Amino acid sequence: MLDKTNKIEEQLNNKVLKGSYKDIFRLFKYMFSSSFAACNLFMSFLILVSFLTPLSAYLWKILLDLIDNYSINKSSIINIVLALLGYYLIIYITDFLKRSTQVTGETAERLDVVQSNWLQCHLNKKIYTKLSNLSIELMEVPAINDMINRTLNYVGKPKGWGNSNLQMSVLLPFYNVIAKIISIVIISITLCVFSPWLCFIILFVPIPLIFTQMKVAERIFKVNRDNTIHYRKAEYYQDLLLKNAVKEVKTLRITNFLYNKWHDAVELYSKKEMSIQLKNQLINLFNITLNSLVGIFGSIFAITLLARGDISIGEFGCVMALINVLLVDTTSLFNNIGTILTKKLDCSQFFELIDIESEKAIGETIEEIHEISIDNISYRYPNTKRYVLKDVNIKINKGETIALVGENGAGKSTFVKLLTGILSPSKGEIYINSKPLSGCNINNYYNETSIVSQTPAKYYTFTVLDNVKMGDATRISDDEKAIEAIKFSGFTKEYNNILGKDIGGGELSGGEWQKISIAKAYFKDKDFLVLDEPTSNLDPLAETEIFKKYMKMAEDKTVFIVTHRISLAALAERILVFKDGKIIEVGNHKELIEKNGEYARLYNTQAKWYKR
Ligand SMILES: Nc1ncnc2c1ncn2[C@@H]1O[C@H](COP(=O)(O)OP(=O)(O)OP(=O)(O)O)[C@@H](O)[C@H]1O
Repeated sequence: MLDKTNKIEEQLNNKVLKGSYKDIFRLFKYMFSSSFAACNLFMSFLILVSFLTPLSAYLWKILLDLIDNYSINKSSIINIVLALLGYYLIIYITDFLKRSTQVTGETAERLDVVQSNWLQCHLNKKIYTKLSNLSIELMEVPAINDMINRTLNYVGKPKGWGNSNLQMSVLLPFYNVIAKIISIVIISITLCVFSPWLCFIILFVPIPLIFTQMKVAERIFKVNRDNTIHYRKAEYYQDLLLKNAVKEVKTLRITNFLYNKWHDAVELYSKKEMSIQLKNQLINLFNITLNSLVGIFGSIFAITLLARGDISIGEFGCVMALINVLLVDTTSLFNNIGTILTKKLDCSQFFELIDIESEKAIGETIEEIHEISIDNISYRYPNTKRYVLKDVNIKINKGETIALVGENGAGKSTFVKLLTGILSPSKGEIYINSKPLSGCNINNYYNETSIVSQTPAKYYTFTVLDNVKMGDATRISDDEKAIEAIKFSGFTKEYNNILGKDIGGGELSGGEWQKISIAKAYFKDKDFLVLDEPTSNLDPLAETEIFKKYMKMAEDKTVFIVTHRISLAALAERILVFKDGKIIEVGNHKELIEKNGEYARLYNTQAKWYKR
């Protein structure tokens, strides 16, 4: 089905994630630039360790040779003490740097955790900015939520003390590769002086580790991606049981039913994870065996050199120390390279979200909305086939009050989303002052409209006053106007208390939240006002009172109101009656009653209830 919605679908669906090595470097650069100071500090520590380790082995050689020579009175005790002090000073500094940087060490001493926090701030800022620049329409598609979840899980730091997946799998391995290469080059040159063969065995035998490591990580990636849907389901059931529906679940006695659903989801991903872990253990055994064999061969080689008198006892000590370090470093280098290479899919997955085209805030600006012309628009939600709006035409002039009525699912909310630029038509065009909306600066258009939705956003941890001022971020310090708006909405409680039960603040009723939403729209004070069932949570008295105020506020504004209460719709100048995605009747209350069509049917049905 080719229409304008297709573009959105293409952005989300048509990618088979292949993964690219380029993305690994891109992500590393992205992270490095996100937290430049922290990344540099951390990497400097690791590089310093690479220099200090061979230096300590060299001092160890000097010390052993001095001790060996002492028995034949060739060296002084002062030199031995100095070499010993120097050796321990280097060990002391190395130990400090290692404990600060090695992820296998005690977490409490690690600098990477601190770095993780800095990195987190910078990366999250980039992701939040990206999300705020995506078209709102994308948020209607479940696939985007999966993508956002995956990216945030990958980048996100675990709650409390710890590192993010991203940091563990890309950033730290990258640092390690750089540091280990430096260390290996220095040690190899030193060992080559004693025996090039020794160097060769230790350097190249562990190469298969790269491949085994890649195999392990590829399997884990696939399982994680396949399991995303099960993780989400399990989390959703858990939220129902613990947060969102906890009271209703208790009264309906459906705890076991939901628990079983949660358990099924957990079982599905646990089985897959367990099977992967068993396979990975075999690979682990192979890696350890290979490592031990290389260590044994290296040591036998060094002992042979000593026995043949090719090296001194000090040199033997130095060689043994270097063999161990080289063994650890090469294994670590190959492991880290393996880890990085296997992360190409994860890295590409990160860019799946980052690379989605941002909505461009360009185009003509709209200073004032004089006329809106809806020209033959149809709409279907991305990834669905059915058009929920079909060939809708209507022209609206400034200052009109228009009510939208119709049964559930008729398409009223979708229509106002199109009207406010939240969605864009699959077919047809909306013209604002005769200019196509698709060519206008959408952010500017959002600025010119006020929306009161059925489910207003609730900003906890803020006061009521703050909530109202968020209606227009450009006037965030205008307390006077915000208080006036609160009064207008009929909200009578204290407006300076923090909201949010979870943080020890207050809570409001549904109707009170709706009044805040009304206050927000009043505070924003725009000429184009869209009210999507703005009074559905209000009691009848408050509803009538608020509606009268709306009418007063709407005197010189263009107002769209979606409502199921025909008595309210009757007050509008024009009423649009929706059915199955089409506007089937247009007129004022009197005209439509006389017509005796769908509107009259809705009106009479409601009237009957009141007359009982
Ligand atoms: N995000 C979405 N993805 C897919 N379909 C959707 C989405 N949102 C709404 N729909 C479908 O679009 C149709 C029109 O929904 P809409 O919310 O516009 O109706 P409405 O007239 O406002 O209904 P109500 O009076 O119940 O609020 C419905 O069939 C609904 O299932």
